[in-house]
Amino acid sequence: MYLRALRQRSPLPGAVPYLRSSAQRRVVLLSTTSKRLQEKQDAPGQHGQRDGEQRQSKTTSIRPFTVLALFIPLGYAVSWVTGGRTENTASASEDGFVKYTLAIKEDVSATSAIFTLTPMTTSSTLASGPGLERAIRSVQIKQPQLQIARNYTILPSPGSSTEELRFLIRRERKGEVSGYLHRLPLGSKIELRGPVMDYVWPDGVDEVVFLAGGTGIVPALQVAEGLAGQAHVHILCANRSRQDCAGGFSDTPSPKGWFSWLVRSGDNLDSKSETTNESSPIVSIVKTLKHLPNSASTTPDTPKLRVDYFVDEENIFIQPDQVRQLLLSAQPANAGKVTGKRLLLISGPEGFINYWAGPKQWMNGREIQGPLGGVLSTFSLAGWEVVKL
Ligand SMILES: Cc1cc2nc3c(=O)[nH]c(=O)nc-3n(C[C@H](O)[C@H](O)[C@H](O)COP(=O)(O)OP(=O)(O)OC[C@H]3O[C@@H](n4cnc5c(N)ncnc54)[C@H](O)[C@@H]3O)c2cc1C
Repeated sequence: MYLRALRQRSPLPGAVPYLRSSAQRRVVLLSTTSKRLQEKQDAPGQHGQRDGEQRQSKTTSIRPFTVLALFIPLGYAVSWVTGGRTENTASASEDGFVKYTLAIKEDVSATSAIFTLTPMTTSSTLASGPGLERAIRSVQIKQPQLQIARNYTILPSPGSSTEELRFLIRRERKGEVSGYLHRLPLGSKIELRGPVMDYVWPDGVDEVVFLAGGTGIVPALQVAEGLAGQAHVHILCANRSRQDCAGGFSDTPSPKGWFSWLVRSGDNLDSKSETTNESSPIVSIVKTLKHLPNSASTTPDTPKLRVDYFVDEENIFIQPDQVRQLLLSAQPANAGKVTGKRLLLISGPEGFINYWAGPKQWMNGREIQGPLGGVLSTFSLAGWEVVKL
């Protein structure tokens, strides 16, 4: 019965979808094949041979290699103007990539950093657009040498300039785009296009439980910002290292039971941590979101943001029983009255999503939710709409 509740992510038509699997990587290739061939031709040691052939071609008939040498760059150019751009022509901006400058890079941990990008011209900003305030949104960032692009979710920046864009980017081992971005010096030009609406939440949401793994915290923060003061949002935030969530203390008191030793809770320590400068940038955003004017009221009924932190390297993992209790505890509060919608959102690495909700699937070249699997399929989820992001 919950399968019906699973919604497909609905990016704007023409948007390039997920990139986490190799199939997905193929989908977002922007003329990569021709570009790679071009690079191969330009590789050291091959110039002499090519030059020789080019010289020879002037005096003899055109040889197949020469035809390739001429047509590959041409094919690349045509593909870039047509194929690469048409992939995304239906997006809100419809103007391809926009140039930004890497203004600030702030390390969060050994493998991830927050990139702050400012538009190179004030007329070209991707930060706003119709309907975006109710959507989880990302942009595509280009790796210009390989002509490929990857999606990165826009990090909320409550209170700061709307023209700059911030991203939490994890450097993947041998990752083509994330590695490229992490190597860029400050002041570099970065090309973006979008934004893409990865998920539009429905009207009338009053309860959200968000299971976030790694950079999956970013869409969770977008939801928390978008629903501030309107819905109770509870984020369970799984991190690889303590650095990722330094200064963050869980809002939920330590559970009593056999697994309580696994879960560290700060109880009321959050206020203490606010007085220190040791918070990771992500934790700082959480604190800012908790104190937004429309959610800072102290009345018990005011929808609140609650966040619990978990750290892999300390063997502190989100426990299925915790999630079960959380979902159950939301029910009595709503019993006997007309309730709004309740969302259970899962975002993070493929393995994280698979563990909690089962894999997403591909159908007709599009990524769809697929059946609910994983741990959540063993729960009673009546009234909860489950979305794999
Ligand atoms: C909607 C959306 C939002 C996203 N938001 C963010 C975000 O905010 N922050 C963030 O950091 N990421 C985000 N991602 C993920 C991001 O788009 C990239 O997928 C990620 O950065 C890796 O890209 P890459 O080019 O660096 O790595 P890739 O080159 O794609 O490689 C990824 C990993 O796979 C391995 N790999 C590569 N090719 C193969 C192969 N053929 N077989 C097996 N393994 C292989 C690599 O060694 C590497 O470890 C988002 C993805 C989506 C779809």
